[in-house]
Amino acid sequence: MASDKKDPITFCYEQATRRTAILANHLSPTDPTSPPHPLPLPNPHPTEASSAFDTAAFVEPVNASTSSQADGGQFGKSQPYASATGQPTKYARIHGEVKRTPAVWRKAEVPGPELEDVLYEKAEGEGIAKITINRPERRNAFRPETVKELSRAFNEARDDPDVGVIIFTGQGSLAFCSGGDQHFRGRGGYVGNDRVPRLNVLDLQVQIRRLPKPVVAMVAGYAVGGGHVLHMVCDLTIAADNAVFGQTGPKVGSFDAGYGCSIMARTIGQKKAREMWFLARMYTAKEALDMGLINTVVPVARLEEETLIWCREMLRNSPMALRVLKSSLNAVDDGGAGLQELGGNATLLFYGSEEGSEGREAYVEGRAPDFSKFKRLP
Ligand SMILES: CC(C)(COP(=O)(O)OP(=O)(O)OC[C@H]1O[C@@H](n2cnc3c(N)ncnc32)[C@H](O)[C@@H]1OP(=O)(O)O)[C@@H](O)C(=O)NCCC(=O)NCCSC(=O)c1cc(O)c2ccccc2c1O
Repeated sequence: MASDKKDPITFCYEQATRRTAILANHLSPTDPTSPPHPLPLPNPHPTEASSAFDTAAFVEPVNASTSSQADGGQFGKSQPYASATGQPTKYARIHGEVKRTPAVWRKAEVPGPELEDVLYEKAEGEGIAKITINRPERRNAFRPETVKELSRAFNEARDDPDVGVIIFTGQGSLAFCSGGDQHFRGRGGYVGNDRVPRLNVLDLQVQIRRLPKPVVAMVAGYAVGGGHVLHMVCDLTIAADNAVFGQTGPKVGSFDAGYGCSIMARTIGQKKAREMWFLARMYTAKEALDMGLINTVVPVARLEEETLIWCREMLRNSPMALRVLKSSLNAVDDGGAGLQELGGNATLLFYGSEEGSEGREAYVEGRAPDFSKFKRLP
């Protein structure tokens, strides 16, 4: 059609812009303060909106070879605003780019005794909490006290209305977590200061699974044994390129036949899950990405930067939408407990409605509720 024909100048400009965008995408530095690309092109239509965005900072439509998922994030590209036209979408223009600056972490209080094995921090001015297993000399293996402290920290993050997303990680770059500390393992479980044997990490898994805010595992180094299950119960996993994943249970006389099996099989499929458990091999970050066990891989030096970008993107979105989605994604596998979680969110929303309030107000005022004003929608 004639209307589809473009004048030669516009055509050449668009071609050049697209190619420059691709080039810029490959060259652009990770330093957030650097300009998005080195080759600015003049705009042939200067009257068109000059947005805060540089066209060339946008890339080709996402496809298998340009998405951060496909390249394992190795190019450090987060592409939340893929565009079908090569031009920034209206959403991208309105919202701007997600900032890449480091977080300013502040130690935050967790009620009760001082934490020994765990660090609890919050990012200044942002709704992000960070919970860190701090036993690097044991590759962040957990003992019963570690798990108790983790549980307290997760509770605090859950209850804090300023926290919207939680990062779960291990201290140092050698391990996220190497599972239960074998030095504390007795016949009935892991034995803590009270001499009682426990498998209390199972309660922690449930706590993370049901926590109504996204929990992001930030994994450098080993995530093995019970530490591997912990990253699996998190909502997302951002891995460093030195990350190693695996179950060691059958090698050390243990297994997690609960979430350790069910969530794994749901995530990577039955065949891979059986391979992972029966052979107890270790897998690289790239292999883990290929089997859908994790969300992205970045160079270890960029691990926190990338994790923060994902967190900040989620924080832009509706907290209630994320909450209901998490419970819904859980419900499909969690049976009655999953439905209870999802149903609780329906009640929460209903309590906030006029119809729900009418019932409460009528009771308190000692009158019959008038539900007639509420439409029975199709
Ligand atoms: C993680 C490793 C592959 C790292 O190897 P690397 O060679 O880099 O380091 P070292 O092996 O030298 O370790 C350094 C240092 O840390 C100690 N350490 C590491 N992991 C543990 C651990 N899990 N427990 C105790 N100590 C650990 C190690 O001894 C070294 O200390 P030194 O003093 O000797 O210098 C490698 O370390 C490794 O394979 N670790 C063991 C991984 C493992 O088997 N974990 C336990 C799996 S079972 C489990 O986690 C589990 C827990 C539960 O609570 C369950 C509950 C319910 C059901 C199932 C459960 C379950 O399966």
